[in-house]
Amino acid sequence: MKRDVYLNNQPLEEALENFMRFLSEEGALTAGTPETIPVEEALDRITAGPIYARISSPHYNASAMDGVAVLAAKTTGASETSPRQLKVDQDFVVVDTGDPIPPDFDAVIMIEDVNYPDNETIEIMAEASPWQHVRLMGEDIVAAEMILPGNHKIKPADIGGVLAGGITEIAVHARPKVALMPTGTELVQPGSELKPGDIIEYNTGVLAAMVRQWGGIPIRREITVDDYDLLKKTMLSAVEEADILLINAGSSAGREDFTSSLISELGVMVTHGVAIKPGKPTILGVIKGKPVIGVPGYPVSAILCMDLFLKPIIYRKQGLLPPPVAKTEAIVSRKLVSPLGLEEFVQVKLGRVGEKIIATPISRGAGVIMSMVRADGMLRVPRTSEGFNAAETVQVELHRPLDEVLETTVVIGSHDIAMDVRGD
Ligand SMILES: Nc1nc2c(c(=O)[nH]1)N[C@H]1C(S)=C(S)[C@@H](COP(=O)(O)OP(=O)(O)OC[C@H]3O[C@@H](n4cnc5c(N)ncnc54)[C@H](O)[C@@H]3O)O[C@H]1N2
Ligand code: MOO
Repeated sequence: MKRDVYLNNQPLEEALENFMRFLSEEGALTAGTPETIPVEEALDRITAGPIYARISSPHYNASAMDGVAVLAAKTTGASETSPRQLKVDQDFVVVDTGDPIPPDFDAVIMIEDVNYPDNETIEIMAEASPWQHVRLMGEDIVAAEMILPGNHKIKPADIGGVLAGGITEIAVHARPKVALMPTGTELVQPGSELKPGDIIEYNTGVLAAMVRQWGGIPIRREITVDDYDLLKKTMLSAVEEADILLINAGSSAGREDFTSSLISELGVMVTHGVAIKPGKPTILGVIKGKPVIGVPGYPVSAILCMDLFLKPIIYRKQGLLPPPVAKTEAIVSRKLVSPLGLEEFVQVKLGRVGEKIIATPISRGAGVIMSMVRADGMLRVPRTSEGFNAAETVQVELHRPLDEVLETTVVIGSHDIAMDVRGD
C-alpha cells in the first residue's frame, strides 16, 4: 500500500473557513429532519422553528389573591371613616387565588382587608380600583404569540412557557449522529490484560463525551485494526449510519496511517495538515455529503482537534453557533518558547497571587492526557510569535469557571503527591 506523506501546513483560520465553506456548499451543515418530542423531554434540545401559543395564559380573568371579587364601581368612597357594607352574591363573591372572576365583577379585595359583620355581609374600608388583584386573560401569554424563536436551546423555564401556551409536543432539530472509529492494531479495550506495545483505547470515551456535551449522539464503533480494506469497509458503513464520521488516529504519515488516502478514495479530502500544535496531522474531508474528520491519535491533539473542528459543525447542524468561550487575562509565570509558523495551544494552571492571575504552563506533550485533566485553561501562541516572556500578559481560554479556579493555591515546583492528597 502506498505510504501517504502528504501533509500541508494550512493556517487554522484558513483551514476552518475553507472546510466550513466546503461543507456548506455540499449541504453538509444543514440540520437533519426535525423530530417531534414531548415538551417535557425537550431540555437542551434546539427548536426547529418558532413556537406559537395555542391559547392565552391565563385563558380567563383570574383572581391573583384569596379574597372577594367585587365590582370596583360599587366600592367608590369606602374608607376607614366610611366603611362600605357589601352583600354576598349581589355585591361580592368569595374567590381563591386562580379562580375565574365571575361576569359583572372586575376587582379582588384580599381576605385580610375584609371584615365579616355576618354570614351574608362584608365590610371594606378602602376602595378597590378596577382590575386590582386580577390576572387578566393573556397577562402572561397571548394566543398566537411567539413563545420561543427557532434555533433556540430550551432551558427549564421555556418548558413551562410552552406548556402554558397549550403546546405539549414540539419540533426540535435532530441531534447529529457522530460515528467514532478508533483505529490501530495496538489498541486494546480498557480493562484488558496489557502486554508491551498495547495501548488502552480511551480516546473514544473522551470523544463520545465531547459529542454528547455539544448535543450530538455518539455512535461508538469497535476498534478497527490498521488494514486498508477493513478500514474502508468500516468507514463506508459508519458514514451510512451517521451524519458525521470521526476516524481517530492514523492521521499522520506513518506506514499504517491510511486515513487520508481512504478519505480521498471515498470522497474529497479538503485539508491534511493544519498549522497548529498539537493537532497538526488533522484531516478534514467529506464522504457522501457527510463531514469526516481524521482526528490525530494523541489525546491532547484529539481533544483540541474536536474543539476546533467538530464543535462548530455539530452546533451548525443544530442551527446554532458555538457559545463564546469565557476568557481571562493572566500573567505567564515563566518564559514560554514556541515554534514560529505553528499556532500553539498550551494548557495552563491558573491561580491568584495578590491581585494578579498567574498562568503556569503544563506539560506540552500531545500524549499527556493528564495535562488536560489538570488544566484550568489554555492559551494560544499565534503562528507569528515565538512565545511569551515571563510576566507577559496573555488571554487564557477557561476550561472551568474563574471563581472555582481562583480558589486554587498556586504552588510552583516539582509535582508532589502529598500536595494532591492535601488539596483533595
Ligand atoms: N513523520 C511524521 N510523524 C508524525 C507527525 C508528522 O507530522 N510527521 N506528526 C506527529 C503528530 S504531531 C501526531 S499528533 C501523531 C498523530 O498520529 P496518528 O493520528 O497517525 O496516530 P497514531 O500514530 O495512530 O497514534 C499516535 C498515538 O496516539 C495514541 N492513541 C491513538 N489512538 C488512541 C486511542 N483510541 N486511545 C488512546 N490513545 C490513542 C497512542 O499513544 C498512539 O501511540 O503523529 C506524529 N507523527
Ligand atoms: O500535532 Mo501532534 O498533534 O503535536 O501531537
